[in-house]
Amino acid sequence: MLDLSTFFLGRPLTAPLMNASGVWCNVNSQLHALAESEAGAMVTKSCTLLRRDGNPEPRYHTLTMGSINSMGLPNEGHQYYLDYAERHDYENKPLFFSVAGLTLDDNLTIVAQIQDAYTPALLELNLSCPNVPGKAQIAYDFDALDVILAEISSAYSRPFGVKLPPYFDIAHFDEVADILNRYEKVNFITCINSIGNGLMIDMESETVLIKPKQGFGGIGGEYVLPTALANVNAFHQRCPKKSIIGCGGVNTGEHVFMHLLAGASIVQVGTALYEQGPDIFVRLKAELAQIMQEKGYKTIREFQGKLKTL
Ligand SMILES: O=C1NC(=O)NC(C(=O)O)N1
Repeated sequence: MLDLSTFFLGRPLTAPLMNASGVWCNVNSQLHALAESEAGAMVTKSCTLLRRDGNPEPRYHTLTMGSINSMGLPNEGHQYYLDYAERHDYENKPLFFSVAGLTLDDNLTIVAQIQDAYTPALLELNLSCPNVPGKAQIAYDFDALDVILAEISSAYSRPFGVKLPPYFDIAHFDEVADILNRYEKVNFITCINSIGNGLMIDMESETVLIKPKQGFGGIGGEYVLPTALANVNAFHQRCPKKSIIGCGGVNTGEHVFMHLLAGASIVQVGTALYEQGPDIFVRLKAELAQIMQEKGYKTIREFQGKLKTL
């Protein structure tokens, strides 16, 4: 098969594919399955300081072209994932460590412990969970975004990344990129988290599909592909010194190719992974290789970020 290998912040990956945080990465058995999968990298579930049950069920529902979720950050607490990070085989594949502290102090406490653990894992700071009742998404509050990046940058000595929500206004791409570009330690940007607070309806029972927040939840899957590609390309253009990780709407090799063309260095898979399991990476690699073969590309680098305009 074609060479799908790539590099990310100096780390080799066998393929530009990984899970999206929150999917197949909550507990050790899932993390082990990802470590054994064909994914080129992997990320842990966004952790909070302490263990959380998350929102009441039903809190996830499959839709015709994706999913709606209001998990509410269920996770085993940050120490559980630090313990996993200590056991992870970094020669096998890079590990990203997702953090979604409920307060700035919680984020600083967790990050200080990652700092002290000297783990090779890469920090992905989740600033975009839409599903904790009463908690706004940090990355939609531009002043709060600036403050947290300043605080984390001074508390953490290594490069890190941020997981952003989708933006829908060019002026917002400009403003957020300006903020991110002030922080050289922000080495990567993961776009996008789910499109927050969607609503879907069951026609037969005339009710919403999930219990939390009167049925409002994050939308994922193929519905969000155009928005994900736009955010990947917008920040790729505006943040030339940072790497972009694409996330959103990926279910085929074509979708992976589009994210890479738009500027992503790695492509994350969420809803489709949730539905199909880690074997999906075998199919996505084969489909991507097939597309590259048909187009005459031998390596990812030949087309990565090379989206043309009219
Ligand atoms: O950042 C998140 N995005 C989502 O779509 N869901 C999860 C969650 O609700 O835990 N978190």
